[in-house]
Amino acid sequence: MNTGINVRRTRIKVCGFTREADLDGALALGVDAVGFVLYPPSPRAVSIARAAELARRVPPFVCRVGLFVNEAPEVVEQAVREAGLDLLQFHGDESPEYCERFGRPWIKAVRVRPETDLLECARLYRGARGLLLDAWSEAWGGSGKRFDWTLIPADLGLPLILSGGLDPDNVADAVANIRPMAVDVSSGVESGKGIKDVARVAAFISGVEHGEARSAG
Ligand SMILES: O=C(O)c1ccccc1N[C@@H]1O[C@H](COP(=O)(O)O)[C@@H](O)[C@H]1O
Repeated sequence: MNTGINVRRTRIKVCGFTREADLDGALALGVDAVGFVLYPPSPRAVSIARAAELARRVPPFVCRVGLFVNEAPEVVEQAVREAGLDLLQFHGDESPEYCERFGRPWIKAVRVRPETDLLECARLYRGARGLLLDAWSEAWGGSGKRFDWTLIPADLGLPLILSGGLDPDNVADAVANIRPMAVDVSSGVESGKGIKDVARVAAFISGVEHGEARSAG
């Protein structure tokens, strides 16, 4: 299994919440982690104050993830302080030293293209709680694009979080074939940028479960 650790089931993160109703709906469906995009150019961006407001709705044992792209350290520190983030997701060109400096658990996103050396990335970011693999895009992320999953090494050496263009129709294949520790989705469960469609979140969860059943059978 391409995880680095044993997990009971594939964890599910939904990223890019901007509205209470969407967040409450996803939480009621039992997602494991919810992401707030603290990257101002994103159409899903929320302010630190808004992330804090939304994060207060999240019950214990569900992970609140803050997503940053090449952000000034003072801003990350302020977000950690004010929004009660459990995990930091660095989606830019951040160095391992930068990622470590906040004293919080973190994951590192890598935008994958054929020339990406994923084993070297995993070695470089070995302090991460996991490596998040996303499709290459100029826009850093949230593109809804998939990448070639055959580029993923059989054993990455770090827990693998698969993302990039996942949706209710393709996530079963992803889980059955790649067996990631977790999947992360944004565009694939939206009806508009930053507007989550709770019915699509439910279909996505069901897709994950189907993929698990196929890989177990
Ligand atoms: O969601 C965004 O707007 C975003 C902006 C900048 C960097 C990352 C972003 N989102 C992350 O991108 C991946 C893939 O998203 P998608 O499912 O393909 O839309 C995911 O990890 C999001 O957390």
